[in-house]
Amino acid sequence: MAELHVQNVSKAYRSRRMFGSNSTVIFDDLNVTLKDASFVSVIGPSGCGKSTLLNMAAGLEPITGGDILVGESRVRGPGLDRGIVFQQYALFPWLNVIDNVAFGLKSLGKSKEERYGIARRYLRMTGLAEHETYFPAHLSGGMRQRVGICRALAIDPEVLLLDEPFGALDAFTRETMQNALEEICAKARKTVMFITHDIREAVFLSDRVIVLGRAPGGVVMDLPIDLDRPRNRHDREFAEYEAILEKEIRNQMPL
Ligand SMILES: Nc1ncnc2c1ncn2[C@@H]1O[C@H](COP(=O)(O)OP(=O)(O)OP(=O)(O)O)[C@@H](O)[C@H]1O
Repeated sequence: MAELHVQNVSKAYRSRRMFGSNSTVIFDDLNVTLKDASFVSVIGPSGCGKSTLLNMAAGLEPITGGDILVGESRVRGPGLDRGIVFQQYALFPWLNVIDNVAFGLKSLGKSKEERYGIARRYLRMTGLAEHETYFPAHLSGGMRQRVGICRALAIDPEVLLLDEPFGALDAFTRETMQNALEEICAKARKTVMFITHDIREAVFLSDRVIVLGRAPGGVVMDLPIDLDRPRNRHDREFAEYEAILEKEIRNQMPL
């Protein structure tokens, strides 16, 4: 567990043009803090910089200014203190389920027995124990995504960064995965940044939902979701949170 601090971060992308180069500012002074073991969703209109924020926190995208800290240490690149899950599962097709999950543990110097022990713990947690010898090509989308989540958790990162992990799944599988993720996060107590387009998903899973405005808008709403867990998607109060967020996101849509 650790806090994630995004402090006074600016980000501009340079694009080459026929006559010189141009710079697009995505963030000019972004400040976000994720408290220990909190689940924070980031939502907002297309192009507002959600993936950019996650990639900067992952150390995959350089920041133009400011600081990103995990606990006390400054993010300088990818690291084992952060587990990442993308919408596209990014599993190694030539490795079976257990070897995919155990992969990152090799660099932590764990023996094969330890690696498999840890991997099996997460596979059991996500209902995949029976499938450890399967290859990714023989799994459904939801199963592949569970393997991706297991792999991110197996290295026991301080922070989990998820970029629309359920975006490619059908509605039913998506709800099942949301329920599973909620359970996993309650057990594993990780600090989570979760990017989504789906307001219901955000309200169901999050302690807080951050809305980003049209770039370079930064944070336009920071809404704590004060509902008991597990949450009922059909509650009146649940619907009220959905309505608040929907209104704010509509305000941020290009005219
Ligand atoms: N490598 C890059 N080079 C130049 N511009 C980029 C690059 N990556 C993203 N951008 C631009 O930065 C802006 C934010 O992109 P980003 O992918 O972070 O948005 P997003 O909120 O995740 O969008 P979506 O909801 O559509 O996935 C967009 O205008 C995009 O075109």
